[in-house]
Amino acid sequence: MTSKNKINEDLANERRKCNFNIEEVTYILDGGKEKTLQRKKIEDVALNGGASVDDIPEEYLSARERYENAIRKSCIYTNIVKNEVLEITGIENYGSPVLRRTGDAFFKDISPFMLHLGMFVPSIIGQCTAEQQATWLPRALDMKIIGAYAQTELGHGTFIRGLETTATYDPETEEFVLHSPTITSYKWWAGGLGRTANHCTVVAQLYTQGKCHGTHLFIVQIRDLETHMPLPGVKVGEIGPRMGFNTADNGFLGFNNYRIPRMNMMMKNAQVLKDGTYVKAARHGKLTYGTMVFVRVTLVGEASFNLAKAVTIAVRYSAVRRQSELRPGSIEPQILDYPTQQHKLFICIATAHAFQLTASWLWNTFTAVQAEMKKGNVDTLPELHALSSCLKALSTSDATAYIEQCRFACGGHGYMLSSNLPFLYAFVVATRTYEGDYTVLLLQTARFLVKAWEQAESGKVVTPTVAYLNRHFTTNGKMIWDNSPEGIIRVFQSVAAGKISLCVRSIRNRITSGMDHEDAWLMTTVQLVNAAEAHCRSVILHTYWNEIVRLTKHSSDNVKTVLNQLVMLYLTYWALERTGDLLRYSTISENDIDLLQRQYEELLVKIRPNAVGLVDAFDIRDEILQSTLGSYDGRVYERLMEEVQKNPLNKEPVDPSFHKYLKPLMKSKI
Ligand SMILES: CCCCCCCCCC/C=C\CCCCCC(=O)SCCNC(=O)CCNC(=O)[C@H](O)C(C)(C)COP(=O)(O)OP(=O)(O)OC[C@H]1O[C@@H](n2cnc3c(N)ncnc32)[C@H](O)[C@@H]1OP(=O)(O)O
Ligand SMILES: Cc1cc2nc3c(=O)[nH]c(=O)nc-3n(C[C@H](O)[C@H](O)[C@H](O)COP(=O)(O)OP(=O)(O)OC[C@H]3O[C@@H](n4cnc5c(N)ncnc54)[C@H](O)[C@@H]3O)c2cc1C
Repeated sequence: MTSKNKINEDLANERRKCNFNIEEVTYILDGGKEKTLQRKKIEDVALNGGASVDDIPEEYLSARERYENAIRKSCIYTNIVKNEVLEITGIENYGSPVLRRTGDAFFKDISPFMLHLGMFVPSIIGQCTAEQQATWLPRALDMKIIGAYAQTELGHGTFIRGLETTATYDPETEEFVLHSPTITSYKWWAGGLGRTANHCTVVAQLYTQGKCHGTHLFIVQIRDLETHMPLPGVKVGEIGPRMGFNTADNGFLGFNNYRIPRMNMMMKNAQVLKDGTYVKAARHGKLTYGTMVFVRVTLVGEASFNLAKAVTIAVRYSAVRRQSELRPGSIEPQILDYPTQQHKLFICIATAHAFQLTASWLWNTFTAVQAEMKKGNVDTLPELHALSSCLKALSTSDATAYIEQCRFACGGHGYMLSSNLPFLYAFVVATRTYEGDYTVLLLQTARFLVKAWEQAESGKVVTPTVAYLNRHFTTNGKMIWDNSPEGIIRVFQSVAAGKISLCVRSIRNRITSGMDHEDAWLMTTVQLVNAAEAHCRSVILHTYWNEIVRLTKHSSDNVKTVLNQLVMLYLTYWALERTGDLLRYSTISENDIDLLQRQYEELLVKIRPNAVGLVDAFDIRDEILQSTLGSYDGRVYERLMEEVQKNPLNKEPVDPSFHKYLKPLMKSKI
């Protein structure tokens, strides 16, 4: 074995200690053995040509070079996908999470094509008629046209109804006239729009026959396909440096009475006929928001995957890193042996599991709702919207906090860009804002919860995710504390019910004392966000536990044990985080809290020997991790030194600035 492929001895020891079958856990997380094998096959095809094709790491490049390099790699990756991977997966899997995952081997930051695949293509699939899909989809999938999703404007992101771009129908020419009437109506932020896209989905206020019908979606060509020049009437560019996303060429876009054919309105849910007659969406007023719901659903899996990457890096590094001494003269311990380090990291492993299983469950819910909607039934849409909103909010917010925790857990080296942790953080922190801000989405869930509360109060049976509200009206007093998993989940549901109840009471009291409904709601929004968070927490706890029980039914004993330890750690961790709520809404005592604390500390000890095995089970290839600290072989210090060799600043022993500036300064007299 050469030193290049030698495994660090501490990491090798950790793997010898691991007492469960790692592959079995990988299969569970991937959704079955077949899916794992398929993923591995795709990764082999996509990555074996050597994915990270950068001679100089992208962080050393200028903005121009970085963008060009990102386009170069996007094209390499797209060709691999088109020519080799889709042979295995079929075209319908173009945007699958596996391809998303494999793509990370090519980019530390973001591919300028991400929004094309993540939102432009889904908007064609979700918002176009079959005839329109036949026109646009094959060209988009084949990258003959490249798109972005331009919804947000300088003046409005959250409040979609406030968007100002107009699309006015002209029956004479059977065209829509797109116009940006104010500076605040300029589209702002759309990924891939600034330099890359030649088309985009534009969200604009639809006017026809002198009447505004609210926001609708349009497919708009913005650049010439041969010259890539912006078309007359289109003003487009890049918005400038930002925190992360620097290779995504986020753009701005304005229109000056720019005409597009009538059939470029996405007409699955509402139509404008040739004569200008508006035909309203028959089924539900918010179906034009469908692409956002789809992306929110996928973002829960994104949160899980990125957290899995961060904790893989931090746990492997913590097994390799030795620091301090416990007793004078004793060998320095691996930092993973410190309970405080375990406290930082094991919750991240458990959270990645919780989010992965919740993401799969949410995806199944999403596809079931889609199937119902195809039959014309939209009854389950409000629950899906409430669920996808709060799960997107919480998973992205928790993942952000825990990825930062993983970075802190790596000390100084966690700040190195080559660790990949700063990139992961910058990518994930944005997910808390884009596709619906954290607070705004929790308030959407709160609307649903208050309505569900009112239904339960009037004796109606409510939908499964809020069924605990029916129980709330049949039990008296505080929920009896019970330290079993089911008991902890029940208490969390009682906390949610209690908080929703307080919100309803506050709103009613405020109305009774003279406020109108809007003000009463507004004054209660701090509590409403809190209640929605509690509801979502209970959904995650419940789903994680249920899924582990279901998925480990036929697992080997050791896999069952370690996955149970993790889910118990998760439940105990959150119980301890929320002792205030538990004291308020359940019969938990001081003594019970002491027991919970002890249980938590014992779980850290039990999980410790399997920690490296657990992160190995995420099965994230080194090319995808792209981390000096987290590679499978644990050659942390060697990789940090190798990376230094790539630093252009080290190319010459003396920097030209010495002669230009430093030396004159040193020679100058005071
Ligand atoms: C290589 C392979 C790649 C594969 C790709 C996979 C990658 C995946 C990862 C990343 C992918 C993409 C990256 C994405 C980048 C970012 C892109 C963006 O950010 S795009 C812009 C997103 N913008 C937003 O999310 C805006 C947020 N705002 C809103 O959603 C809405 O305005 C609002 C919901 C906050 C309010 O809307 P409004 O119309 O004002 O509605 P009301 O509040 O009045 O509610 C009325 C009523 O409607 C219900 N409602 C609202 N929204 C929905 C919905 N979506 N579905 C169903 N129902 C909805 C709401 O609950 C109310 O109901 P009531 O019954 O009246 O209570
Ligand atoms: C990296 C990145 C990529 C993006 N990509 C795209 C893209 O491809 N396409 C696209 O169209 N957009 C994109 N966006 C825009 C993104 O969707 C919006 O920024 C996001 O939806 C938040 O809207 P906003 O910026 O208007 O925030 P604001 O709504 O102005 O939020 C500012 C503050 O106000 C609060 N607030 C706002 N409304 C309310 C309310 N009703 N109640 C209580 N509090 C409220 C928020 O909680 C927040 O604290 C991107 C953004 C980022 C950061």
